[in-house]
Amino acid sequence: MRLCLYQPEIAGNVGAVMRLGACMGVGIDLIEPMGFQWDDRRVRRTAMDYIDHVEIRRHPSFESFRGTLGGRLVLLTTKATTSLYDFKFQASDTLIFGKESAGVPVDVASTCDDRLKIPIRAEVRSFNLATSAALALGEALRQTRGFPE
Ligand SMILES: C[S@@+](CC[C@H](N)C(=O)[O-])C[C@H]1O[C@@H](n2cnc3c(N)ncnc32)[C@H](O)[C@@H]1O
Repeated sequence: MRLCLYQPEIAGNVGAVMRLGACMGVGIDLIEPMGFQWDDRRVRRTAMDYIDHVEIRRHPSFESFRGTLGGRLVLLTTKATTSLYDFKFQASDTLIFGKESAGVPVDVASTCDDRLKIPIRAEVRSFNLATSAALALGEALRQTRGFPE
């Protein structure tokens, strides 16, 4: 299992997802460009020393990232019709999340193997990026028995 962030814009969200990856033993793919400098202090402030316990791969484009994948690419998007909780995850899946302002472009969404939503109330629009990553990863690891011992 891996997590991928598509062109994230907010350094604190990336730091929070890096900390999530460190805690769960899950690597992180970051697709550039990002909305901040990689050495932005806000990344380290959120990730703290957990930053040294997570494997990070940075990719210059979605296309170069896509070419590295062996398993399925599973998109989390508010526009999906399939619920995360009706989906059968595999340990080799990579979960990809869109940018904070606009998600992922249509061409990126269409190249993903599956598209899933996390059910939310009709009155609201979406979760925070890091919150959605935690919810989706939690369910994926639960199903695949991938939690750390
Ligand atoms: C702040 S949201 C982006 C909202 C953006 N306006 C959109 O329509 O995609 C950032 C990312 O978190 C994930 N996300 C947030 N809420 C979600 C939900 N209810 N279901 C699935 N993914 C969600 C998606 O990957 C989304 O691209």
